[in-house]
Formats: sequence, C-alpha cells, structure tokens
Amino acid sequence: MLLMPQKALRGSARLTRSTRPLRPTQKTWRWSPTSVAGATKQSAPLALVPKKKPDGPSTDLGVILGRLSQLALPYWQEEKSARWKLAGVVGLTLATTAVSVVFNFLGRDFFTALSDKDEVAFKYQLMKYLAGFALGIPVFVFKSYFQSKLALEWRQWMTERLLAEYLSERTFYGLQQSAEVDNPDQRITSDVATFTDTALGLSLTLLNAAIDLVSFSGILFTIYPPLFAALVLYSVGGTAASVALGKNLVTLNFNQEAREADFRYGLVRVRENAESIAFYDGDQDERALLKLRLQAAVENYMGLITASRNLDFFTSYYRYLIQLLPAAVVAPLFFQGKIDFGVINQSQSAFNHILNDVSLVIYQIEALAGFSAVVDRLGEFDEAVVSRRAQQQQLAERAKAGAPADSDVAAAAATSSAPVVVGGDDETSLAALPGIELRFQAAAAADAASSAAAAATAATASASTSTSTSTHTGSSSHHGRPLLQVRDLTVATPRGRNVLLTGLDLDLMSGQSLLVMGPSGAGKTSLLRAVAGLWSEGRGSIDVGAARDDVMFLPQRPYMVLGSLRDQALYPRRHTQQQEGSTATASSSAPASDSSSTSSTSTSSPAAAPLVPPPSDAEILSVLELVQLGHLVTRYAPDAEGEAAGTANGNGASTSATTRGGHASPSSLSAAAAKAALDTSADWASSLSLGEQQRLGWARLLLARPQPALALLDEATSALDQDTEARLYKVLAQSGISYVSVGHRSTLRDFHSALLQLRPDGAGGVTWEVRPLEAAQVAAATQ
Ligand SMILES: Nc1ncnc2c1ncn2[C@@H]1O[C@H](COP(=O)(O)OP(=O)(O)OP(=O)(O)O)[C@@H](O)[C@H]1O
Repeated sequence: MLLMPQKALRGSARLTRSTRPLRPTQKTWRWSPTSVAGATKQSAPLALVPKKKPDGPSTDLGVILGRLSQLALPYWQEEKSARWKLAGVVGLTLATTAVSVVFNFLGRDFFTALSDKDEVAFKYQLMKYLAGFALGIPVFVFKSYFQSKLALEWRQWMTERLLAEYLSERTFYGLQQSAEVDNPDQRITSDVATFTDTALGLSLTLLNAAIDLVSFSGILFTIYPPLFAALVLYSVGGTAASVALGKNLVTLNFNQEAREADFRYGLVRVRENAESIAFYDGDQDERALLKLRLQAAVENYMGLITASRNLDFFTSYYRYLIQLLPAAVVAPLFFQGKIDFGVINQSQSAFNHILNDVSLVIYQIEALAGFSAVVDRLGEFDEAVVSRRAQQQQLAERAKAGAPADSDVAAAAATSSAPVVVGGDDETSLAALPGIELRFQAAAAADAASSAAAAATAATASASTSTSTSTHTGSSSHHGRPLLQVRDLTVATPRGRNVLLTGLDLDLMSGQSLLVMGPSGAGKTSLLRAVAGLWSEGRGSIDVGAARDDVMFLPQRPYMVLGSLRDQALYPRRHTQQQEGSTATASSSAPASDSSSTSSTSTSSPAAAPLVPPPSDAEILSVLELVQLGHLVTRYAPDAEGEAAGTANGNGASTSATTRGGHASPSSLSAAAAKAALDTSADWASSLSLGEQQRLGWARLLLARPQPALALLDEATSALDQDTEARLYKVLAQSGISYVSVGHRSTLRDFHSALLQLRPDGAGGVTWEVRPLEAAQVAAATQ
C-alpha cells in the first residue's frame, strides 16, 4: 500500500457562524492565524471585507518625523564611508557660505570704489571680484555634484535594503494578498529616489541656512539693528501664514503619488495581458478604465496646482514686497554721510540672505509638502514590510513550539495500514483555528530522521493496526519517515473568511505520488498553497521530510522571467541559491550539528548544502528535447551566416531572435549555435504557447539542482495533449521525484499512486477521501 491514511472521518466541512466583526479594529493589520477570530459568515461577500487601503497621509508632525528618522538613520548608522562622504559635502556646504560672505564684502568694496570714482581702486576691486568668481564657482559646482552622488548612493543602498526585505520570506506575496499597501513598485522606485534626493538636499539647505543666518545676521546687525529686527518679525509672521496655507498640499501630494502609480499600473497590465485583451476586443474597456484613472490623477493635480496658485500669491507678495526695504531704511544713513555707497549694496545683500534663510519654510513649503507625502508613503511601506516579516518569525516560533515531528511519525504509524480515509465531518469554527503548523526538514537531517522514523514505524505498526477504522486490510510496504505528513489539516482562505477542507490526514512516502481531484473551487490549489507555506490560516500540521528548497511548485501558467531561454530553463537558480545559502548559513548562529531539528517555514538549506554546478548547455538541450521543446533551440539558433558572424566576433550570443522555423534536432547544431539560441532573449510569455510554457516548467523541474524531493504540480499539463502529458509523467516518475498533482483529467490517475478526492457536501462544505490507485497502472504507465 502506497498511501497511509490515519483516521476515518465522515461528513462535510461546515462553519460555525460567528457574529464577531469582520476584522480586528486595530489600525495595524494582523496576519497571524488568530485573526480568524475576527471573521464572520462564510459567504460574506468580498465587498464587505474592508480592503486595506492606505490610511491617507499623516499630517501629524510627530508621525512624519518618526517615519523620517526610521527611514533616514539606518544608512548613516550602518555605512561608515557614507558618514565620511557626508562630512565632505557638509564641508563644501560651509565653503559655499564662506564664498558668499566673501562676495558680500567684495561687493561692498567694489561699489564703494565705483561711487568714489577711484579708477585704480575700482580696477583692483574688479580683479579681486573676478578672482573670487574663478575660485568660488567650483566650490558651488562640486558641492552640487558630490551631493547628488551621495544621494544616489543612498538611494541604491536603501532600494537594495527594501528589495531584500520585500523579496524575502515571501513578503511580497503577503502584502499583495492583504492589499495592505498600494503600488509597492512605485514606492520602491520613485519614492525612494525622491526621498534620498530631497532628504539630503533639504538637510543641507537647512544647514546652509543656519550658517548663513548666523554669518549675515552679524553683518546686518552691525549695519543697522532695527532693520534686522523688522526682518525677523516679518519672516516669523510669514512662515506661520505659509504653513497654514500649505497644509492641504501634503494630502494632495500623497494622493497624487498614489493616483499616478495606479494609472501607470493600469498601462502595465495592458502590456502584460495584451493578447487576452486583444482576443476579448477589450480596447474600449481598457481605455475607459485608464481614462478613469487618468481623470483621478488629473483632478487631484488640478487641486494641487490650485492650492499652489493660492500659496504662490502669498509667497510672491511676501518675497517682493520687502525688496526695497533695506535700501529705503539705510539710505538716510548714506545721505547723512554715515555710511559709504557700498554699504547700501552690502546691507541689501545681507538682508536678502537672511530673508531667504528665515523664510526657508515659506519658499520650500511645496517641496516640504511633497516630501512629507513621500516620507509617509515610504514609512508606511517600510512598517508593513517589517511587520510582515515579524509575523513570519512569530509563525516560525510557533512551529518550533509545536509537537515534534518524530512523535507525529509514531502517531502516523499507529494507523498506517488504513488505505482509504474519508473525512470532513466536523464543524469548524473560524474562531477556533489557531493556524497551520508547517515544518520543513533540514536537508542534512532528512536521511537520519528517515531511518529513525523507519524504526519507530516498525515498532508501533503491529500494535496499532487494530485501532484503525479504515476499510483497508493490507499493510504498508513502506517504511521510514513520510515525505509529506498531513495531520488534522483544515485550510481556510486568507484572513479566515472561508474554510475549505477540514481534518485532512495523509502520508506520502518518498517515491509516491498523489493526485488531488475535485470540482472547481473545492480547494485543490489551496491545499498546495498550504503545503508550500503560502497560506497558513487553518489548523493542523504539515510536515515535509525535505528542506523547503527541495520542494518545487509548477503552476498552471508558469511564470516567464525576463531574460534568455537559458534563464527560463534554469529558473529559479537553485544551484546559485544553494551556494549563497551555504556561505550565509556557515556563519550563522544555527549549529550545523543540530541535524535532528525540524525547521520552520523560514528555514533554508543547511550549512552543509553541497555546491552544485549549474547544468551545462548539453544538459539543458537534452532536457529541452525530453520535454519536446527542442524546436525552440533550433528556432532561435542563428542561421548559417549569423552563426559565422557570431563565431567570428567571438560573441556567439544573439539577443535578437533569428527564426529558423524548422524542427531539426538541436543535436545537429554546433555548440556555438546552441549557446546563441540559449542566450536569446524574447518576450517569452507572449511568444510561447501555454503548452510550451508548461513544458518549460517541466524542464525547470528536471533541471533543478539539486534535484527536488517533492514537486507540487497544479494542473501543470492542462494545456497539453494526453500523449505529451503521459510522456512527461513517465519522465518525472523515472526521475525519482515524488509529486502531488492537481488535475481534472481522469487519465492522470494512471500516473499516481493515490487519489485525494474532494467533493462538495451540498451544504457549502467539502468532503474528502483518500484512496490508493492501482499500482499496476502506475507501473505500466512508467514503463
Ligand atoms: N486569495 C484568496 N482569498 C480568498 N479566497 C480565495 C483566494 N484564493 C482562492 N480563494 C477561494 O478559495 C476557494 C478554493 O480555491 P482553489 O484555487 O483552491 O480552488 P481549486 O479547487 O484549485 O479550483 P480550480 O479547479 O478552479 O483551480 C475558491 O472558492 C476561491 O474563490
């Protein structure tokens, strides 16, 4: 017997309806499985479920400053070289102020010499002025250059850090499922660029203003103290008024960012789904949708420019009204002969410097409003990413605190001889779902655990077969730890809105295969999602006797990466990850000797992971032929002349697809031509048929190094003819990879050792039944 069900259950999965509110009322979104307590009716329409939209911008200065420091500090704390570079830019900023002060005095002497009609002094002052220009201008230029360079380095660092968080622990998937933040792509790209550029620019402007203020205040105060006092009063009043007038700009800028991103995303979706839209003749619908999004962006922008216009009235009057003041105030002193003519110019210059410094908020209010919106959006994103990672870690802790896998193995052995199990009878309360415990095993531990489990199984099997309520009378011929062990598994949709299957128990031994069948929407893919760790809402446990990296998933529509044919065939580059993983984990705190411990969903390959070289071109070609994709290689190989040219220039690679169109075997190609074909880049998602994409998915599975222990196939042959499907399953069975398939075709039974059949119970729930399939069929099929 190939499959070892554990206990008999009958009936349907049914919900206990709860009158609790849909979601927790906390602002912070909770992902932990306990959030199901906040769920209500199974059939709650989606529209009732609050989709997490951005809360809108925060105009609370405390919140914005908190987010600003949270975003800005890490770079300067962690990068010592950046601190030195910043010191250099600050030094140049100080130098620009020094140059300005020098020019202030040069200007005074220049105009005094002019008014004195002293030609010799005038020429001398002119020379000094020109020398000042020659030396001073480079200071400004270099300050601007090094500031931009530093902002760019900061941007790169911050983007890489955000990418590392976003693209680890499947955080991107969780954020997308929860709709917690909108347009992460835009936040990672343009928001980060704006943030680093503006943060550095504004900080240095503030610093410059402070130094400028001190320097020129002294000058102006010396010339005429009442003028200085009038200026301070004028600017304080103006700043208060501009802050009040510019407050709504923060909201408008925040919304503008989001609406522009929505519009851009709409266009990206048209490009990505061009063929489907074209088949549907959906141009008009798409245009209408995009028009709506554009309209939203335009309306908001209209509000933005109107608010800017109102603010501009104020700032322009503010700026120009006061221009004549210094000359008017100081002129009587000149008429009385108390000051030289050059002092009028000097006071005008000092006055303008101070006015600019103390009016910084007024002049920069629009930039500050835009910056606040960016800080808010980025801070919100950063918090969401960090909180999701923390939730993943909590999950991992809980998995560690759960029952050890070995005791499960013993329990499994107690009923291991029952071949047919049906279930799904228990009423399942959404509030009572603590979350699925998913455990992967470290690869190095797999062998040891397998033999220990085999001993435990042998010791307990005979004593416990009498307790089985199963209809099966035979005994298992399989020993050792199951590759996949499912106990009392209940799977619910994210945020626990809907319970799919309940109480599932099954074991899959290494070398076995399971076919999951059932009507559309029954929860077949959801079961795979739970095994892969994408969904964790529910109850029960899943133990995988392999490392997480040793489980590979083949979706119905494989993801086509950007890149060459080789990139497609080798995706995901497990061999590279293994190498990086082993380097990383070698220095981690996890002891390599702890080989018996199970790992949580976040555990990757162990330190002892072998270095695996990537498959050679010859291997890739032979696997492509095996999955009947050899024609792709010949199609994209350069023709005779192209090949000669490629060889002549030592390149051999082609980036544009030169179509041969033939079906000659790739083995007839030269190594250079085959390499060029594998290096060809194209828009694979639109240039390959779905069946070809599915076969490419199979090629990835067969080329993965090290070879996966378990493959999860979700209707991975739905677009293929039955002969090709049979051929692929035979190759897979011969490869020694165990697999779980989801499919609808009855012919699939021929290639699996057991069947998990899901059926609707007529009351909105699902019943399940596990039964062995004829081993003879499988054997015949794999010959
Ligand atoms: N992200 C999600 N959030 C909420 N419900 C979901 C989500 N994804 C799927 N569902 C629901 O879960 C149920 C099971 O979906 P699943 O994809 O597992 O079905 P399936 O049996 O694989 O169907 P099919 O044969 O059509 O692929 C469906 O009712 C589906 O609408």
